[in-house]
Parts: sequence; structure tokens; C-alpha cells
Amino acid sequence: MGHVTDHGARQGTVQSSEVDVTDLVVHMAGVAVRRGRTTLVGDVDWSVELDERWVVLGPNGAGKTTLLRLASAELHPTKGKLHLLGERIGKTDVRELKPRIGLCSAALNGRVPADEKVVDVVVSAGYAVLGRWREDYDVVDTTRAKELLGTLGIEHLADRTYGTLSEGERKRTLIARALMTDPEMLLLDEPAAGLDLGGREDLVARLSELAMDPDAPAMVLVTHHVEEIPPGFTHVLMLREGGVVAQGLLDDVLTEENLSTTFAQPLELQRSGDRYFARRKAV
Ligand SMILES: Nc1ncnc2c1ncn2[C@@H]1O[C@H](COP(=O)(O)OP(=O)(O)OP(=O)(O)O)[C@@H](O)[C@H]1O
Repeated sequence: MGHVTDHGARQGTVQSSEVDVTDLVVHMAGVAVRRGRTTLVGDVDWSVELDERWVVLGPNGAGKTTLLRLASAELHPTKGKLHLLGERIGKTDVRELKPRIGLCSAALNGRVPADEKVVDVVVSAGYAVLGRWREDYDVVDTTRAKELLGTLGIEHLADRTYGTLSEGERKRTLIARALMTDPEMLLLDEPAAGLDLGGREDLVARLSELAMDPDAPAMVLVTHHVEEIPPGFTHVLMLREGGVVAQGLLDDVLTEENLSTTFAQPLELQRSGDRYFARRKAV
């Protein structure tokens, strides 16, 4: 049994040579993913606790989606140890793990049939199906699905078909779906991609409400843009070329210097209230 350092006590993490991973939602130790000679992510040490809300920030090709696929048990590491919800990946049945993890990604968007009713897109997550119509979804489930649509501000769309929704409405439907199984972790891969300014701001506000809800699951949000960081998010992991540039509390780690290193150019970072804005530094 190891000792608990001051830092560990504050963060609720046992710091020892034998890390206690059972309380952690994600634990990566020396994790790498390689394909042939290419390292998609390399040597990542990262822990997520239940009450934390993480942003994974980095440019195109940095390895963000790869990291999220590891965190959603879709991908096994080539090297290192990965624990999700206390279970060691490679030694556990991931089919039991997956309902405990809510994933919202663009890949899912493409798989939803256009004629599926919005409420069914959400409710069917509880049955681990997509596009399979059942006459008798439980009334309790339908009520919960409508509540979740309400949380995302689109309860009025419950009876519309998915194909008639705007991009922003689809994103919110998929987030409601990801929450349907009451997951312990919610993973969001670029949720604001493709949204107009109003749609982005709407989504950021909804995600901010969710982030501030103490009963909400742990959250990990992947983005390229600091403007998309919802208030209430607590931590950031910055990735570049498959490696971690910096990670930790958002207030400490999201600096002009780290942002410039991550995106390999001199950037100016501004904070206005609880939002961030970035642009290239004037020369
Ligand atoms: N099977 C593969 N074989 C070789 N390289 C791969 C493979 N899959 C992904 N890559 C590369 O790994 C890198 C990381 O990919 P990943 O999708 O994780 O990046 P990302 O940060 O999510 O990028 P984006 O922001 O563009 O979505 C990219 O350079 C990609 O081309």
C-alpha cells in the first residue's frame, strides 16, 4: 500500500508505485498505439476521475480521436497499461464495459437511419441497437429519453425523424443518446464541428450546464478550438504529434505558451469571463 501525497489527497488519487486504479474512470500508464512504423499516440500517462471534465485539445492528426477510441474501449493499446472504470483492458469483457461509457462521435451520426424517430434514436441506446424499430420500448425508457431531450433543449423534436434535423439538433440528439444508459463517462468527439455560430454557442451552453451538474458523468471532450471549451470543464490535455504537450487543471495548463507549442505557431490566448479565444500573434 503506498502513501497518499498532499497532491494525491487533494485530487483524491492514491500516489504510489502501485496506483489504485479502481476509483479512476480512465487510467493510462505508458500507453502507445502504433500502426506499422507510425505512432498514433505514444507514451501517454493520463488519469480521469469521476468528477472531472477534460478537454483534449490539439491540431489535426495529433492523436485525439485515437485517445478517445482508447477511452471508449474501441481500441487496445500496443504498449502500456489501460484501465477503464477500474477494469484492465485486455483482461476484461469490453462488451460489459461499453454500456457504462457514453460515446458521441461523427461516425455514429452517419449510422443513424434518416427515418428513425428522434426519441427512438435516444431510447434504443438502452437496447444497444440503432435503426431497429421496436414497437414496445418500455414507457419508462421513453419518458427518460424525452427528459434527456429536454436537458439538451430539443424535447419538441422527439417525434420528428432524424433525417429532418439540422446538424446542431442531430449533435444534441446523439448526446442525449449517449446519456441514455446513465454512463459513468461521457466521451464527445468534436461535438461542435460543422455547427454555425449560434449552434456552437447553444451547444457550448448545454454542455456547460451538464459539466456543472454534480450528478453528470465524467466527461472528455475532444476539440481543435479553445472557443469550444464549455465553462465548467476542469482539466485539459494538450496533444501534438501523438505526444502530450501538457496536462492538468485548465486554469494552470491552458497558457499561450502551451497552446503555441501544441499548434506549432505563435498564438495569442485571451480569456473573457469563463470562455477562451485564440488567434495567431501579430508579427
Ligand atoms: N491505421 C492507421 N495507420 C497509420 N496511421 C494512422 C492510422 N490511423 C490513424 N493514423 C494517423 O494517426 C494520426 C492520429 O490520428 P487521429 O485520428 O487520432 O488524430 P486527430 O487528432 O483525431 O485528428 P483530427 O483532428 O484531424 O480528427 C494521424 O496522423 C493519422 O493519419
